Amino acid sequence: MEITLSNIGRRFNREWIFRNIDYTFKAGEPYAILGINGSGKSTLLQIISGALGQSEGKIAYTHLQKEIAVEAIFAHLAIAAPYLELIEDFTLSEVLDFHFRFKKRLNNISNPDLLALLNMQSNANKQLKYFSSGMKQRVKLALAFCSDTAMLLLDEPTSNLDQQGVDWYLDLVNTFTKDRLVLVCSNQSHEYEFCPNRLHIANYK
Ligand SMILES: Nc1ncnc2c1ncn2[C@@H]1O[C@H](COP(=O)(O)OP(=O)(O)OP(=O)(O)O)[C@@H](O)[C@H]1O
Repeated sequence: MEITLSNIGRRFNREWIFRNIDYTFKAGEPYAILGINGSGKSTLLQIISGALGQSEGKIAYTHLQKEIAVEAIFAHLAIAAPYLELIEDFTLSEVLDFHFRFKKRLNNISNPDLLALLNMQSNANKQLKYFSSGMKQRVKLALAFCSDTAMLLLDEPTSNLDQQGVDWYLDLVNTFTKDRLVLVCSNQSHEYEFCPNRLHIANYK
């Protein structure tokens, strides 16, 4: 998977959030998208995911030597972000079943293996609305990391996680990101220290 941004800019009403982003993301090496609160990290991630249009410029996706239209890119990505909510009335088992009706399981990981990965075997039949914020964040991360997609998009991946949760997230990074294109939006160094490539939104104001 390769994504090329050419002269990408986005404005809301008359305010430009960023402009003139020329950048290429390639699978295999993780990338961090960095900037202060409100700088436009999530906006850029949503443009890359195809959920939001850019105001100017072009974005091109190539996977296995084939160009992919932005309308079809959702099939190639998994995303965990604070603004993407889980279905709270579902039990954890139902959330897993529902998610994997739409995404392929990475390495055919089973529900029992996912519950073990989450250390939530005893919560399998509990509705998500009774989960703590940190537990929900772990579920979001497990679903994204364990989906068999070429692209893995993570926005503030350790929000609501305690130190144990942060270590668990870093274990997921080591185990489930091989050969994938990983993008992390963050302003906390422990979330993106493993990313050698860094795009600073402040450079595109
Ligand atoms: N739908 C919208 N309409 C108008 N302005 C918006 C909209 N969405 C985002 N913005 C503005 O765009 C700017 C960038 O927001 P964005 O959420 O991308 O920042 P961020 O870097 O992800 O912030 P944070 O670190 O707080 O998550 C902010 O000034 C925000 O108010």
